Amino acid sequence: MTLLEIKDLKVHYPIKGGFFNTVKDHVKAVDGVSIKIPEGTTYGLVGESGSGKTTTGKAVMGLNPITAGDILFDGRKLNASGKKVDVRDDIQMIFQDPYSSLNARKRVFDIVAEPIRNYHRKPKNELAEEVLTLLDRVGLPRDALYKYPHEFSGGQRQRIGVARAIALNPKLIIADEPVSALDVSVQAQVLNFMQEIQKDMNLTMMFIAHDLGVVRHMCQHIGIMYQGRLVEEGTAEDIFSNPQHIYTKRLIAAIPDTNVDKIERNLEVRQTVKTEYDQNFSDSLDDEGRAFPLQSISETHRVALPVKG
Ligand SMILES: Nc1ncnc2c1ncn2[C@@H]1O[C@H](COP(=O)(O)OP(=O)(O)OP(=O)(O)O)[C@@H](O)[C@H]1O
Repeated sequence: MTLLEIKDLKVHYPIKGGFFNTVKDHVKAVDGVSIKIPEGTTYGLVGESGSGKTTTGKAVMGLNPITAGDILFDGRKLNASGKKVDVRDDIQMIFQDPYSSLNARKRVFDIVAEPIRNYHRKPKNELAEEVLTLLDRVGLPRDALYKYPHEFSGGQRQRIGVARAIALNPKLIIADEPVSALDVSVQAQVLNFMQEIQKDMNLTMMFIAHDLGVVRHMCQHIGIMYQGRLVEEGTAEDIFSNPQHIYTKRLIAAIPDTNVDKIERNLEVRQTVKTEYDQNFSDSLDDEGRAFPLQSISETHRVALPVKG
């Protein structure tokens, strides 16, 4: 069953200017993206900085205005006009930066208990028990309860963020680059425990990343975003063993060597793709060596494989 369906989503931001501050143009942050995420699976949304991943995630959370398209959660339209569908406890977000996303002046107990307090009245001892269970679940010691965020490492802080996100037993989690601010050495640990939690709680997850290597083992399906569009989509296996789009090949070629062990079974494919990319396309990088021009992506390269399962 599909839990989240995004249909032809467009989020365009007006660019204003001139003496009268009139709308001159639009940034097409997301421009016609359609995604289906089956219940209990993880979908990796991957692309370089500015490709529209966060805007897509925020649109699902209701944090961004939508220009066009629909978002359906469990068959219910979230952006319907009139009576709002209340899914605040069903959809939660985990943010990129565990240093700034937690309130530095609050103790872990209050940070994790906050969403529960907002929804349910509970005696303090019951609440403390619930928070302790959550800390246990994310692998934090009991004495974390009365400490402040600065007393934890980056990986531990991200665990606090996850405890807070799962406090209300959500169905869907939008994880926006949850490990990219962490040391490579702790990235794998955090990814592993997030995967365990996803399986234990049968969570549905949209996992946003710029590094394809990071999502390799997390996700059943992967969508590749480039300049506001989904340029390729498929199972994780398809994407790694038979990438179709030149931009997907570029992302595979760009996987940092430190993350290569995560795709060990595809080392050979990666090497072939990397060589092919270096020989044929690396010249098309722009002056900053960042992105190749969109016109170099021919329509014939663009594939949108249907999501299986
Ligand atoms: N509030 C806004 N107003 C105007 N433009 C915006 C706004 N938010 C995002 N954008 C633009 O939309 C585009 C997509 O941004 P978005 O943050 O979704 O990309 P991203 O793929 O998540 O990048 P990153 O990995 O750096 O977070 C970018 O060009 C960005 O500058």
